[in-house]
Amino acid sequence: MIYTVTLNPAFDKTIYLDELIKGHVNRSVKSIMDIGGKGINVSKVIKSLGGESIALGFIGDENKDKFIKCLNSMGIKNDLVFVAGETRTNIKIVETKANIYTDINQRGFSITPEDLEELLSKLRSYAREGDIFVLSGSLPAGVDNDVYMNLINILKEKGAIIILDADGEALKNGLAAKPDIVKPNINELRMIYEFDDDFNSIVSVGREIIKQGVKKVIISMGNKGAFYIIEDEVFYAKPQRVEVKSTVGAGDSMVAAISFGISKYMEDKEIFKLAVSSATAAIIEEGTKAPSRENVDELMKKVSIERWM
Ligand SMILES: Nc1ncnc2c1ncn2[C@@H]1O[C@H](COP(=O)(O)OP(=O)(O)O)[C@@H](O)[C@H]1O
Ligand SMILES: O=P(O)(O)OC[C@H]1O[C@](O)(COP(=O)(O)O)[C@@H](O)[C@@H]1O
Repeated sequence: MIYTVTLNPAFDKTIYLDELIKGHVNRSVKSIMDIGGKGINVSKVIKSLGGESIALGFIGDENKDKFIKCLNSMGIKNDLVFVAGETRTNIKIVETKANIYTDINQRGFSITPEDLEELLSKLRSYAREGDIFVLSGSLPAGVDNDVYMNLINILKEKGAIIILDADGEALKNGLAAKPDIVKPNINELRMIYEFDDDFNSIVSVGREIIKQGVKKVIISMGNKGAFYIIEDEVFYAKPQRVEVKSTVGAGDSMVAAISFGISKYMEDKEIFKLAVSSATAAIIEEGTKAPSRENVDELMKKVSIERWM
């Protein structure tokens, strides 16, 4: 089974404007509300690809009904820990004239030690050898930045496969516990490593992470494509040209495709093709909508993957 763990879920409100003029009253052209947060998006995309997952993590007591209703209507199994307060709303601004995408992500609710213990005991009781756990997103207040490290240690003891998608100290500490797979974007990588802009320097950082004991590293680079780095092979995927409606959730779609691909015992190169196609299919959807399987399959036929080394 694939489990997604979202410590800090969110409602994503995507606001479309011609242009954002700072310090002025701006009128939106339209706005869209979706449930999101990194792990939740991963569960949405797994569903769309034809897979199953169970969404774990926290949810704010005050507005949980709307969130869980959405998950249920999408057919996504969930077992979330209810915490005091409200699940955050993140604002995504799309300026359509110049194709500028701006995210304003809020901090979110606060977690108590009891909340965390409740989640840990759920994880301990679910995890079985060979299960896939996706740990992703920012940390709510009240959670130490070594939380992913602790979760990885617990889940590894159970023999689970772990995919980590985090940033800053949470990623740095998480890497120390050697998750099986990590998917940093270029900015997340820059928060913890210094490197030049050229592709070889980026690949070197990925290979350094592999040397530290991580099995697969996917470095996503937005409109510059992505690298898939495994022990002795590196693949590069060129970005696919599409009409971009919202870049939110592109990375989560990659993570979803990777976990889905592993659960179906797909070959590495096929997994990477699916990951890039899923991410591209996500950016042609408005708001934080999961890509359609049909679009993913169409893009799979055209995706160009080359061996980098
Ligand atoms: N503007 C774009 N044009 C083409 N492909 C894109 C674009 N933005 C993202 N992608 C695809 O989605 C993948 C993930 O996007 P990225 O922005 O790096 O992730 P994240 O959402 O984690 O920041 C990229 O590696 C690329 O394949
Ligand atoms: O937990 P964080 O880092 O604040 O990110 C949460 C945001 O990330 C998203 O999951 C999108 O992530 P990606 O664009 O990186 O795939 C949004 O749905 C959500 O608002």
